[in-house]
Amino acid sequence: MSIARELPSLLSTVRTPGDFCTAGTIELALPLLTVQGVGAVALPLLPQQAEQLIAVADRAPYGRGAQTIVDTSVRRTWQIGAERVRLEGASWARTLRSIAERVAEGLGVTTAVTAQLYKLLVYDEGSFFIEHRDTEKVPGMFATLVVALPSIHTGGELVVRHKGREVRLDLHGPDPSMAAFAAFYADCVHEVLPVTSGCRLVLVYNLVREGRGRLPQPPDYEAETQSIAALLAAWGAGEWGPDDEAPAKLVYPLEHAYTPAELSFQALKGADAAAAAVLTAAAQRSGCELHVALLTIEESGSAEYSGYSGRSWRDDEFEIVEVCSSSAVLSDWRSPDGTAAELGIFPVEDGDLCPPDMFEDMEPDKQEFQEATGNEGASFERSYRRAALVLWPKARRLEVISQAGLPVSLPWLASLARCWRDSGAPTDSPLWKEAHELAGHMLDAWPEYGEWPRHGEAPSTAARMLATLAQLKDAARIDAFLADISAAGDYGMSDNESLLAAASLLAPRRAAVLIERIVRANAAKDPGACADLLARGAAAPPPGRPARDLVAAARALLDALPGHPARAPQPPANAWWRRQEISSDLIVDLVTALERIDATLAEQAVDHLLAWPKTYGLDAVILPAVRHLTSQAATRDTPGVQRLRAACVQHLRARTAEPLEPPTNWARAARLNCRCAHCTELAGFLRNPDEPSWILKAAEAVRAHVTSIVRHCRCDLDLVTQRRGSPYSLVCTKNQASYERREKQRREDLQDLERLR
Ligand SMILES: O=C(O)CCC(=O)C(=O)O
Ligand SMILES: [Fe+2]
Repeated sequence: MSIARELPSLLSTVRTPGDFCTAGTIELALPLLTVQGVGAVALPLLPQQAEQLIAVADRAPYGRGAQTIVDTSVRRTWQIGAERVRLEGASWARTLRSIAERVAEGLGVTTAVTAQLYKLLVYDEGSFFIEHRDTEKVPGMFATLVVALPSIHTGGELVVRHKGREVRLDLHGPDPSMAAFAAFYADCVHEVLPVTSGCRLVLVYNLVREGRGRLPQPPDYEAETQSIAALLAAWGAGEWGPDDEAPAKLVYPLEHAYTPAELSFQALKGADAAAAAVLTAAAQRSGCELHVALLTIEESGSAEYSGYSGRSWRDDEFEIVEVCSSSAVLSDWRSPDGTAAELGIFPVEDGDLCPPDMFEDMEPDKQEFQEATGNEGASFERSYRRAALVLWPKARRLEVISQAGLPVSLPWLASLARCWRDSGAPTDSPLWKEAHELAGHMLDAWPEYGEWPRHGEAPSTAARMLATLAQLKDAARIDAFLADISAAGDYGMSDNESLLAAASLLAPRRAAVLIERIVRANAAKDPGACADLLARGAAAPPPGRPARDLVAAARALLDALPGHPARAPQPPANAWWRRQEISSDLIVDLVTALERIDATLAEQAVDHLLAWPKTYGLDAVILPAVRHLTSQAATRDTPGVQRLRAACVQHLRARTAEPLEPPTNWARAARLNCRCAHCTELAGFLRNPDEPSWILKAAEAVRAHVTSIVRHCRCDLDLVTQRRGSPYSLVCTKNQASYERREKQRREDLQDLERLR
């Protein structure tokens, strides 16, 4: 049997929550406390009234066999019998009932219970009661309830022990308007530690089972706890089949509904609380980590009409045909100690669910059907939402976190790195090793294609990983990342800064080798990013690595530059990427980098740029780059830049030498790439020196066609649709747009010539 079936079957008998001891606090609308011989007692208790109480109290005895004995070395405290104490006030009865209900649940008692006041105890400084068991004072009594009334003191903790376990309870409300209470089974050994200052004031009640029958016992799931602990230990030790067959984590869905806000171990109800208590103990014994989280399962797929109810289709007349997609995630994590755990949104793997088929017969929390539309059939969406206990062996924690994917593992790694840095610990500290190990898991599971295309300027996942590895100074993982991930194609412009910072932690020669590999792998796809990488790397070479070390990387970029159809690799037909546009920034970075790295290579690059003007357009790419390069001292006067400049000057001179005059009549250029009847007529109109406008009265499709040809071929025409008659008309009026464009170009060219001369 798989562990995912074994665990729920062991837990199936664990239904009743409860323990040998339970405690809590409750808001207290102050009761009227009257003590015979003293009168009304104010709360929180005043020191003078404490003295008055002690004056009318007796030394409390303790029971030995049938006798009761006063011995202040065993019990030193003052008692006032229930018959002399009155508690009144509108809400006291309600408060006491609510305390009794809560402790009954906490003790796992399902039958009705009453709390009968036994004594009021006053512990002044130095009072205590050594370890003892309470005797059954009335028939049906099975437990003792202690309610501490507001009174300032220190010490006086109640310690309760049972079967090797011990709880220590400081019965203080967090606020003077709160009362703290505790209850424990009568056969539990307990003691009250000495009060070290002030006065402790408690009401002691007998908890009595109503009716007859066996006295309640603390629920005892020790046998189940032991079996589950053994099961979990075997799982953690990898004894459960081969490691990869057993899931790395288990998700045990709970029965009751909880909102994200109320979800916590403390808020679990009934059988959920019982399962959580057993699992908490078993996880502790077996080295597992346990959380409670919200599990959300979403499914969608195809549906079918299953009936027609006379008038209309109704939702309940659909039937699900097939589940096509489904996702399961965990969120809103809480630890057993009540704190939130920053684990984010965690995917649930197949095989994590306990038992695996648990949602099969379950009603979804939400289900919606969509009617068929057009050529799409009917469909459905449904979701399930449950709280779940989630556990994994401590030893597999990092594997689980990395399995959850980068959105979970990267922030986790970053926080480990921050903690390590802030701790000032060395790189062989456990914290560093944990981060190192997690980074290793993350590299193993790195998504094959990474992020491509890269979006926007925000730091990529790769950049964040590299920055974190650099913070950890983890040279081995940096090396592996650059070699196996950046050089495998998960690389983009926004990585460069972190990439170089991380690479500077490697031996300079090795860094240069890796940069070359990255460039070789990525230059065809994103030459701009590679040029930026080299420009940055050459601008600020770290100590020990001269810019010249990047010569192989520079050559790799040069080899991959597009242009020559036979030389530069084109994306393969089935490539999942397209080359980034050639930009003038690329040219600036390329030339700047190569000038620093190797002037000969810079010359070769310039040869290449000038040899392939279709790829490196003078106007679109080279000229803007030259404007920039000639404004920088480092590149202004290099031979390569001078040649680029000369090419631009020659180009501009040729263009400014062309005649430029406004048209003298209405004839306009008519280079149209369509020969349909309408476009032929349009061409005739354009060439006609005497006609300023033309009206095309035609159906919308024809008008749209002509409009698109006019726009595409940049004809000197203004177009207006006249919405009169049927069909409408397209009014085409000649203008001087191409002359104006050239005129504007001329002004810019002259400015550029001025600047570049
Ligand atoms: O004061 C307490 O908290 C407990 C007292 C007690 O154990 C007793 O009265 O038997
Ligand atoms: Fe006691």
